[in-house]
Amino acid sequence: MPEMTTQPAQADATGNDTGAGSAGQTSDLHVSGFQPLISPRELLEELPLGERRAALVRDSRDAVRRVMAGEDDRLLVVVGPCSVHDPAAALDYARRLKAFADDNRDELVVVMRVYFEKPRTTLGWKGLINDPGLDGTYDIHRGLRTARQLLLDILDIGLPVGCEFLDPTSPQYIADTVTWGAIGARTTESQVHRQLASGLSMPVGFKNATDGDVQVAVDASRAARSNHVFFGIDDAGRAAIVTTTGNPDCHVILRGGTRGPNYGDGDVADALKLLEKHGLVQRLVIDASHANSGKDHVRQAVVAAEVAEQVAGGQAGIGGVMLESFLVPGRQEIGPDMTYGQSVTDACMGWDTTSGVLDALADSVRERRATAGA
Ligand SMILES: O=C[C@H](O)[C@H](O)COP(=O)(O)O
Ligand SMILES: C=C(OP(=O)(O)O)C(=O)O
Repeated sequence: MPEMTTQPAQADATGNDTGAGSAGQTSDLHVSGFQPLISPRELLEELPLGERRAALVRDSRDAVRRVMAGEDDRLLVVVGPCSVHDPAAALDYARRLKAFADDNRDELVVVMRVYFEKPRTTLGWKGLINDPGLDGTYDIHRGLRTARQLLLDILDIGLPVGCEFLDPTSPQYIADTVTWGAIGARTTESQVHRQLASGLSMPVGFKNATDGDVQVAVDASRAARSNHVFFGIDDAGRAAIVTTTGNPDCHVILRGGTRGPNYGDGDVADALKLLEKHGLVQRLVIDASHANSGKDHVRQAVVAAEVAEQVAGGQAGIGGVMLESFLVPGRQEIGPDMTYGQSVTDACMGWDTTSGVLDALADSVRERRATAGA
């Protein structure tokens, strides 16, 4: 695949090529180049999923679907770094998490958060696919290959993965490996992302809006259940009209907002009522991070403990919990001499705190069962 950069086409009002910068040009005024991109099919052939990994993806998607439909009383736990910037550290984390997931498989469905695309409030590093060098070189081909290889390696460890889908084109390159997908707070209201979710093959969670509005996430779940026709690309990378049949496995994620956190029992009850009003399954995921923790990784453990209390008390509407966690607590700026296993985006809980939180969540499921059986 040639890595040639081409200039945007230049044409005058009669359609004649006039060369870059001519008067009369009305499009691509702020575009400085196009590069051919590897097609999804080429990447999937280069790094195939294979039947053994596909079986894990299928089985774990079904487990998540059953949990979020209320057919399985375990708790979905989506846990891992805010973003992946170092595949070696992500694999190190995955090995630890796998051992924990196995020990608690009767209580928890553990999905590793493996996020490659970061929606920024204003500007910042946009994730490993966009800029794998973390240095503004934007080697997207390397990013796609590194991301896909890491997803395959984590599946080889035996852990299912969860990703946020941000770019409407990128899922074609990785979605076959993904068990659970998220649409973020900044894009839940976007029709483009709702359409995208309507065609995804895995359960998808929609975050509430950054201002805390839960209705947009309910609306998104409803919209994504429906069929849609929209612009996209096919597996050969050609521009295509995409027709979807709708994704029945969508749910809401409470992540708090500018008005404050929304993980308390009153907030959960309100959100469940909203789901009921719209004929949706009364089951949701609570994100212990973001505006629910005020982005304070120490607070995350407190939030998770309060959520565990609700579960233990018999709240059947809580189907899952999201945690931002990495090997080393906190966060760091991108630069020379970075700390191994520490987040470069939002601050994360360290592994020691995480294992305690996961233990408490597993206990809460046992207590919920006891409460339900009493
Ligand atoms: O989870 C990640 C961040 O909260 C999100 O990408 C926004 O980050 P920013 O406000 O630092 O840009
Ligand atoms: C960006 C994220 O969250 P939110 O959309 O809730 O800000 C995230 O989970 O990485």
